[in-house]
Amino acid sequence: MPLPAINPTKTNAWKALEAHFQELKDKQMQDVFSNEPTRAGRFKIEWKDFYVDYSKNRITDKTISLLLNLAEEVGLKEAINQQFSGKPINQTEGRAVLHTALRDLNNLKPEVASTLQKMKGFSEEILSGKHKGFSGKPITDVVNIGIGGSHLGPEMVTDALQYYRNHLNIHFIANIDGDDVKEILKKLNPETTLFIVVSKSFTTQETIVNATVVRDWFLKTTVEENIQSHFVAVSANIQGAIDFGISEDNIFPMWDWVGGRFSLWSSVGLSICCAVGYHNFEAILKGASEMDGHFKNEEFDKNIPIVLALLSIWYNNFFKVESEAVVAYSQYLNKLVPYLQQAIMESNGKNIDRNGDKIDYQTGTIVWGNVGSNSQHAYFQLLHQGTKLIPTDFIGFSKPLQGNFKNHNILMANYLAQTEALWEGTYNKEVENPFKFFEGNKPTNSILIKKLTPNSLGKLIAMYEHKLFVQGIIWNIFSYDQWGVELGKTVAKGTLSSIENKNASEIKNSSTQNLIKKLLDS
Ligand SMILES: O=P(O)(O)OC[C@H]1O[C@](O)(CO)[C@@H](O)[C@@H]1O
Repeated sequence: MPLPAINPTKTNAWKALEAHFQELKDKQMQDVFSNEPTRAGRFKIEWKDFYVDYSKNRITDKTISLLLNLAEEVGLKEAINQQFSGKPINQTEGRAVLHTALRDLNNLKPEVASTLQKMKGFSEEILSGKHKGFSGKPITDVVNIGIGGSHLGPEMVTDALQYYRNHLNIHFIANIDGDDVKEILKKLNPETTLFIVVSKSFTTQETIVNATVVRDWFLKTTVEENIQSHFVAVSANIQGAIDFGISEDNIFPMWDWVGGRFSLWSSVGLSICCAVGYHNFEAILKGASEMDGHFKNEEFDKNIPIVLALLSIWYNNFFKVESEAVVAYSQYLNKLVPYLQQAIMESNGKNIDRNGDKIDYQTGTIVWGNVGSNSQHAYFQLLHQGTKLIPTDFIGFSKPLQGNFKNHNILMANYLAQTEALWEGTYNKEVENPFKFFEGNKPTNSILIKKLTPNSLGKLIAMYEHKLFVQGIIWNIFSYDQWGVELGKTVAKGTLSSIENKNASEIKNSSTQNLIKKLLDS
């Protein structure tokens, strides 16, 4: 059965939300906290080590109930069931979407279980020093060569879990920028470095070219046979990896039902296993699986990903905001936003609905941000006094990892103060001059988590995965394909051939043609 394909704007709930929006759109809502003593207790969800306060939003009980009606009317429950039961909901590619099956630890598919065992065994050999480089020395450095989903997840997680890291140095080669490749290679000794070539398709230009550059660099020091102890691959294209020169034993499989941007839970997470040990990788999977259970089974009004998705729809489609910020008050999460940008924008940046028709409402939130408190000294001015409304997720942790409570108290005081300042502004206060006036009324969600652990990180990532899925269902789009990135790849073939042949005559667009000439001239 295909996914329900309902135009959300034609639902009764949408129409009711439009009327309701007229009541709220210009309303300063600061008074709600004094008028409704139970507000903070009503608009919050407490689940395990997560406390999500969404009371500082421009909503009433009616807003939430209409948004919940919308979720019912578009068939969200049915869509969730279809995803978890492995129906081919990635319809434009004819594939199931089962990244959740990679972390369903009590019910693993046999091929997933055996791959996890292989990852465990391999990472333990690397970590214990049993696996030796060609000159007999243990591995000191691991390099993940991959891009997009084959890079952003592993890099974000290894950074986020820095506290749980062991002695291995982990590097990432993603960009086709040869200067970057060179800078990374400068730090490495071929005798003690392991390269993990990560590409689901094993055809991605950047990854294959970079892996070839790295292999050539490696072979300047040693002979071809030694590739086997220094290069492994993660791919769904086993033959592609074999053709590259990696032996079948050194290939960690993945499957077409795992999308690239949802693949850190698969063997794409091999560099994570090396960085933090398999037991911590398993804890990440367990955390994500707990969030899966919450998402699948909890009532919609107490369901964190669903409530966050509905709030986002409220701002995107009624207030017509175009972007959302995510600010984590933890330096460890400094790679979270780039990771979320791929997950959310590659998934929901679509303008054709599930019936194949052009969409005339907003989809695909622009996600941006950085860590707090740094962000306060950068772009927060615009959040407070700019002309745009930018709903923001504030992520914070109750406990620091290194025991520095003095700093942590200041960090969290800022985390709390910002949502309050954004909401309250200078409402009902005398200000000296108009420049010191703060309108307030700025929506935020506070996601307060006990501690940054592999488990809570798994939950947090899965929370955003499910949020984007819910939004895609409501927007009536296919979230799990990414045809939009293909066109650029095709055009790049033409521009590359012009550059290599030093001849731009085949290029139709005169601006591009001139640019190529200029590039070749200099
Ligand atoms: O793992 P692969 O096949 O090299 O693909 C890398 C990335 O390229 C994309 O297909 C498109 O940019 C992403 O979705 C994917 O994560």
